[in-house]
Amino acid sequence: MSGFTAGVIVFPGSNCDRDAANAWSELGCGEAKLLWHQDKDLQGVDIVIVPGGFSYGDALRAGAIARFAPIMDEVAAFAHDGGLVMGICNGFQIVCEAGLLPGALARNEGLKFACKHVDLRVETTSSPFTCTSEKGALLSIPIAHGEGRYVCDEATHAQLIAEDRILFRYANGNPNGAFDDIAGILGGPNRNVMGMMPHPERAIRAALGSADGAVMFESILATLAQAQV
Ligand SMILES: NC(=O)CC[C@H](N)C(=O)O
Repeated sequence: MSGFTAGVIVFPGSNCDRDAANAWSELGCGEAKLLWHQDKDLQGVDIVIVPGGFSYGDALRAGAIARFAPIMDEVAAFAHDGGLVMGICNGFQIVCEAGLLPGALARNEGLKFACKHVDLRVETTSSPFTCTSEKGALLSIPIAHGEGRYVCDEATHAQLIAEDRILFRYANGNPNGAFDDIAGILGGPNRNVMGMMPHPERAIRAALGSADGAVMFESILATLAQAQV
């Protein structure tokens, strides 16, 4: 299996960094490097994963402080150059706060932390993150968040739809009140940036309750392998 290197950003308060790194290597994608938030060098990685957690204790608003970390300038430059960036849960919050994806994540409807498996519907396979899945496929993936309610203005919503940039919607129930059931979106110059609230890295083998998250890592691997040809 050819190997690619994932850079997983670690902030004070990240708690899914090891899970993301493990998923990458366990699924045969290659090596994962943990990159400290104060670093200013992505060390030539092939993909950046901004993982879940409670960076800076979610003070002010989840992701609002992490976006100012020195490494985020490098992540932004990498994204603007077409590099793959995957924001998971707190990573989605951070990537939105950094302006790499539109909209924001607000407190869950009902103001309760939500922790369970949910069904996600794959809304597009035109992405480096879902290209080996099927449009309309349902994935069982866990969520664990208090600020997961995706919000955006009408113009942004219309643009997301017109450009086929809604990656996942919640199916069979909306756990947080997200606008239009949105669970994950795409952005970047080449659909190369994604953010999602559920945790695919926690759903990579049956013993974890679901292996449905693996298709995202397979898609990324296929995309990177294709780019290398
Ligand atoms: N697992 C996570 O990344 C969730 C934490 C997140 N900061 C929240 O909204 O609660």
